[in-house]
Amino acid sequence: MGLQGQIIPYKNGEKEEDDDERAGKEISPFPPPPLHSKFAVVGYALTSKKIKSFLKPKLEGLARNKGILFVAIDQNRPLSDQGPFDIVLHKLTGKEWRQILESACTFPHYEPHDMIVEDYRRTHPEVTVLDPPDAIQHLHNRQSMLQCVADMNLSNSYGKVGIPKQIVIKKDASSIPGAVAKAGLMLPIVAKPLVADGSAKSHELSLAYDQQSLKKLEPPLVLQEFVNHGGVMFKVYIVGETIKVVRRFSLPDVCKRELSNIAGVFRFPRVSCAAASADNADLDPGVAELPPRPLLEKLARELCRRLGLRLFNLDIIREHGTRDRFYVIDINYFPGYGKMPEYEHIFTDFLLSLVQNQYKKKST
Ligand SMILES: Nc1ncnc2c1ncn2[C@@H]1O[C@H](COP(=O)(O)OP(=O)(O)OP(=O)(O)O)[C@@H](O)[C@H]1O
Ligand SMILES: O=P(O)(O)O[C@H]1[C@H](O)[C@@H](O)[C@H](OP(=O)(O)O)[C@@H](OP(=O)(O)O)[C@H]1O
Ligand SMILES: [Mg+2]
Ligand SMILES: [Mg+2]
Repeated sequence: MGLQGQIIPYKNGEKEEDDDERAGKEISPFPPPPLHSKFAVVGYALTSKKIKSFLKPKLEGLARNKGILFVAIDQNRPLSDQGPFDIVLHKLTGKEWRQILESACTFPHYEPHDMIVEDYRRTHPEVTVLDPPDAIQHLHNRQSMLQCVADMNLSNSYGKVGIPKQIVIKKDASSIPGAVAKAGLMLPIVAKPLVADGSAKSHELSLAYDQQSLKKLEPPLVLQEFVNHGGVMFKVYIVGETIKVVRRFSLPDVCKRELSNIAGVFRFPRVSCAAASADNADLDPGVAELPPRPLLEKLARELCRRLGLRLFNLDIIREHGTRDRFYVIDINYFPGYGKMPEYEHIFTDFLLSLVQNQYKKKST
């Protein structure tokens, strides 16, 4: 996509044509970015699914009014020949990767996506790359993803945050019952594909009710103790220093009686991913109460630092029957921000703050 044809000069305070009234009226708390084109240019390499859910007209409209332009990165051309960008936003999944790999046969200078981005980071230190590929890679494995939370051992007067007891099974399904018994994992057990690369397969989870059925699972897997949490979970979205928490429906508790009566392995759908929020549902207050804000702030800040990421969300549950015992069960890079309340405002302010910081650095 040619950049020149896309640039519309920033009109200070003047209302742009917009499909959303609120976006049109938005006045940015930041001055227009003092850059080459008067626009902060954000290059993006995202899947078509992500473009649809994230880069909605309201976001683009609001961004334009704040002096931010989103430009698609052409994945078949060197990044250095494109832009110039102030920020690069990227997330590609297993599927898109495969497509690039297949088409790579016709491109002799093909390099994998994250090598290209890593190279670009080195040669263009003035550009903010959201986020570093190796830091993102850390979340592509469900074992390493939660290691930071375990290492943090967060416990204070607001509560205690840990991860469910879990083991990794790399191969040989017949070894699973023995491995589970040896590690002392209690049933039922959630089986999750070890790789979490955003592909549909990586979201195919199942719940195993008895020891023998564990042999039916297909490694490589992470096996995690199922923690009863009253059928409600919390998604904590992080955009730089801003955090937003939403309540979502989750899997119902499994009681002892059910456990002794049911055997087998059951696939379950992406229940917590549904856009329907549990915010207005009539729920037991002890289950529905959001985790304490100071606890989440500490957790999010520390995770940003340890993971080296600025764009992610985490799924956290409260052990049913407790007030302050929490478990992080999942962390996702560049999640479905389209479902986060006010994401357009939060995201555009975040991008502007990055550009302002770059500008300050350059002028000192
Ligand atoms: N250890 C656990 N104990 C209880 N429930 C769990 C546990 N792990 C997962 N779940 C339930 O299964 C759902 C899916 O698990 P998880 O979030 O790990 O999968 P995912 O495919 O990575 O999801 P996402 O769409 O958020 O990326 C959770 O939202 C929660 O409802
Ligand atoms: O925002 P939450 O409810 O957590 O759900 C997200 C998943 O966690 C992400 O993994 C999805 O993104 P990918 O399909 O790019 O992995 C993401 O896809 P989306 O951005 O197309 O909505 C969401 O499904
Ligand atoms: Mg999840
Ligand atoms: Mg996930």
